Amino acid sequence: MSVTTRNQTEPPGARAEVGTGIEAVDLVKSYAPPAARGRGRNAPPPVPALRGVSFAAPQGTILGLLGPNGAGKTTAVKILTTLSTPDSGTALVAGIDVAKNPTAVRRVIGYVPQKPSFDPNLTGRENLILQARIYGANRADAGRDADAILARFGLSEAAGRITRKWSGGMQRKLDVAMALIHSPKVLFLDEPTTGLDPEARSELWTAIADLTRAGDLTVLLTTHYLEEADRLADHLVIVDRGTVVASGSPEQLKDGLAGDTIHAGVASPDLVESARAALLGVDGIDEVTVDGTDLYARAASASRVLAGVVAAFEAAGVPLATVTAARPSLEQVYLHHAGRSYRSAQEDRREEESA
Ligand SMILES: Nc1ncnc2c1ncn2[C@@H]1O[C@H](COP(=O)(O)OP(=O)(O)OP(=O)(O)O)[C@@H](O)[C@H]1O
Repeated sequence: MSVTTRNQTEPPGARAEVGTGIEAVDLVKSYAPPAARGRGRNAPPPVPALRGVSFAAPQGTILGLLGPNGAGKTTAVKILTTLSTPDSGTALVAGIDVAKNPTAVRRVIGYVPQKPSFDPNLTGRENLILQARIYGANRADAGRDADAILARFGLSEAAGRITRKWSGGMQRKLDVAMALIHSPKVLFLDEPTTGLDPEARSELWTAIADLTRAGDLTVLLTTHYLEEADRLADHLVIVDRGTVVASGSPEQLKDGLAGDTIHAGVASPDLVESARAALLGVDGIDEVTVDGTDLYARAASASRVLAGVVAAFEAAGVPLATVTAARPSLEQVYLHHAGRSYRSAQEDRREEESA
């Protein structure tokens, strides 16, 4: 596979300024290998999850941590929420060092893990009251706060029903509401819309987008959905195999890729090299990335080169299975920086997991 030059839009080690909601500097974390697989010389090496990851989010913004499965997103969130410690590196949440003062950090954060955290046998209101009481609210305040947050998330009507009977989308909103009941300064959402249908996902996106509009809440959202990251994040950090491959606002990242992408597909791997040579021979194409039997070329203007691409394939005797042109999207940003398409990164991961 040929890999395009990596060109980060921001130095990942850039220090944050005053008013920072989250700051992670050079986080490194490996997990012990599964004990059963071997000991001594035959023991497998540790599993690297983060290999020096840095990012920062100004207070009152949404930071998106985007990456395929296994990229290291949950590990970063676990460190920032004090559930795990890094092997090295530092992390500040609302200005507090997570390693030096984890108790203070826990007081100012809300955390929505991937798995639901509410009691399915209680009503929505009961769950929220219980949560508020855990954080020290008296009975009256807990009831008032629960009602206010139920209304804010459009859950007032369902408030008195057992949550086990709620829809997936409503349950997910309740998870977020519970994490917000004590008015945290920083909210962590770990893949909040995984498993939701498109309608419920879109509704939750609106609710999340509204969160930071009202005040100075900082949100860190992990996701493997490109569209979710594009729509919600003020600032995006793209991670792959435990490293930051690019960061910036979604617009900055897309604008950083001037021009268009031409996607040319061939039917079999033995045609790829000739296809690559054909593409590189077209006037106006200056960069080609290969991902399996898909080739992606960058050009200042697709309309000027498309006819040339078709002619070059014909002249080389390489049948084109597909050819399309597209404006830069986060898919192209990922491809450009990680050297493989987002789809194939997800597939690689699934294969690693089943091996
Ligand atoms: N408790 C653990 N023990 C061993 N390895 C782990 C553990 N947790 C995570 N890993 C490994 O660390 C790497 C990063 O995992 P992590 O869960 O942080 O990624 P992720 O980007 O959140 O992925 P996902 O979207 O699947 O949750 C992966 O290779 C994963 O298999």
